[in-house]
Amino acid sequence: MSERGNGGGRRNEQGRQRNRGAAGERRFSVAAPSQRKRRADPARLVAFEVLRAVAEEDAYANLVLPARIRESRLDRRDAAFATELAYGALREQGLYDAVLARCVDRPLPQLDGAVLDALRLGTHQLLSMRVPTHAALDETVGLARAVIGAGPSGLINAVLRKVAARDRDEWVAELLEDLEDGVSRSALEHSHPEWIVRALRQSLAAHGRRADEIEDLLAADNQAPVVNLVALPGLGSLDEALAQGAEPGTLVPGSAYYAGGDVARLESVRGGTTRVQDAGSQLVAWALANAELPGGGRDSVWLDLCAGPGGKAALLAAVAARRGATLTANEPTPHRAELVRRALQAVPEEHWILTVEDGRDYGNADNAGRFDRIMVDAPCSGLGALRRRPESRWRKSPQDIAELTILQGELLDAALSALRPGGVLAYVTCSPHPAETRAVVEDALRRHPDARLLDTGAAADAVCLGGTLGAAHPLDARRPQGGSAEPESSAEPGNGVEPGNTVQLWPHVHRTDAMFLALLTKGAPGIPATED
Ligand SMILES: C[S@@+](CC[C@H](N)C(=O)[O-])C[C@H]1O[C@@H](n2cnc3c(N)ncnc32)[C@H](O)[C@@H]1O
Repeated sequence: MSERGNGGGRRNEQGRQRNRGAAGERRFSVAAPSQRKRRADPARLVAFEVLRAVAEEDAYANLVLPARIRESRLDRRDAAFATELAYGALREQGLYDAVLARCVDRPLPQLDGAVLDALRLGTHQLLSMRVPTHAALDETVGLARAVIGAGPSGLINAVLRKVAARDRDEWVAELLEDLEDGVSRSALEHSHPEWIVRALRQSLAAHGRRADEIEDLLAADNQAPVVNLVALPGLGSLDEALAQGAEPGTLVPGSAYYAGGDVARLESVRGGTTRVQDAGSQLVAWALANAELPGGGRDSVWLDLCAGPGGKAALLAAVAARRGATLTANEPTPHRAELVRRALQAVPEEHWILTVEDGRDYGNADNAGRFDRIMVDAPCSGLGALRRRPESRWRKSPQDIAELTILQGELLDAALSALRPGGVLAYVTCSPHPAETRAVVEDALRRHPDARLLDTGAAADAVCLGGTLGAAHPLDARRPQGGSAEPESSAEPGNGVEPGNTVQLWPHVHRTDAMFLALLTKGAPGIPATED
């Protein structure tokens, strides 16, 4: 959004503020001068603009918000307020729209989008922030008057007064009265689409957890994640962050939790040797890097098949550099490949190669059996990272998952072909959905009789602080080693069966994104690796 309303737009020669976008189109109608009593509060204006960009331009709030905060020169306190307001209003849109539907005399889709967004912002302040009622009302009406117009500001005033008549708990209790089904109730209370509640419940069960953890999981999705830092091994240090109040990480070595605001203030972050990365992502990268190679032998040719924007590639390349190995980081989307290049810049350049290809092309004969370690961090629905992208839950659909599983299977096929016998492959998603996790691995094991699942739980436990994650779960599709798929009933211990398992992390348990990890190898156990 190039232009703001009266809260900060440029002034023309008459001293009036212009309200036109770059192309000259009117962005928001402006109130008559007599009705423009004041400027919009800058923090609320930023939050409003973020909601508008999300709705009108399909923008990602986590990308738009920092830019708008910088452009508006918000101080730290206002930046925190704008962040909480924008992210909260987006996350809780489902609940707030249900409340608003009771307070507006027409169906919500008939409201102007800008009016609805202003109402959501007001509702978040009234029901979920410690903003005094009069301030939430006055400031939201002031914002609306400044950037939408006097007419809508009257409607907004009237509706928010009705919202303010009850507190959040009272509203939830009233709305729940009409709902009997458990999924609908959880969806309303925790503001998730119903299909996602069902999918996450199914995911918990599929990964060996209790279905009633769903309430904690949904609640965790609504908590803003603490910023996790990683110091690239051999290159970075957490000293500066720790000196500025960061807490040492509790899940993986070399990590820290940083609650001190804008990380770009840290020199080590600006230099690229310390990076922001979820601890779950760090853990799966370490699990791949440190997993014992079942075939022993060469360990110098590594591949990250789906590398953009480069978080895991940077960590893997730093470890590779320390061990004299080289990481090929592949990303098919040019602008994301550029992000990978930047992420890798801190690592000595002789230890990484960037390719810009469809990962499925790595399944061709030229690459057959070429790599010792492969990361397949597959494109996925992101259902495990909802807390990070506040608007994303409202944009996804079950259809996305159906389409993604086909690509995930094809990428895993290509990677298994490119893996050398006795090497290790990590299949990773930031989704716990069984169709994207266990089913993709089970199907691949059926298609590749020479592939088998490793003890992923043990590999993950070996790299975590505290020794055990409690996150491993056996995979149902066990097969005789090196043989073709067999029914599960023949998978008896001591019957030549490989007891592989997978790992699923959870926001409400591990304080990470819900990352899934399966480590695979191919070839019979003990197969000697070819030395180049
Ligand atoms: C989950 S993200 C990877 C995150 C990355 N590993 C990191 O830690 O920063 C998945 C990536 O796969 C890429 N991708 C999509 N289709 C692909 C394909 N056909 N081959 C390889 N990568 C693909 C996406 O562009 C996206 O960058």
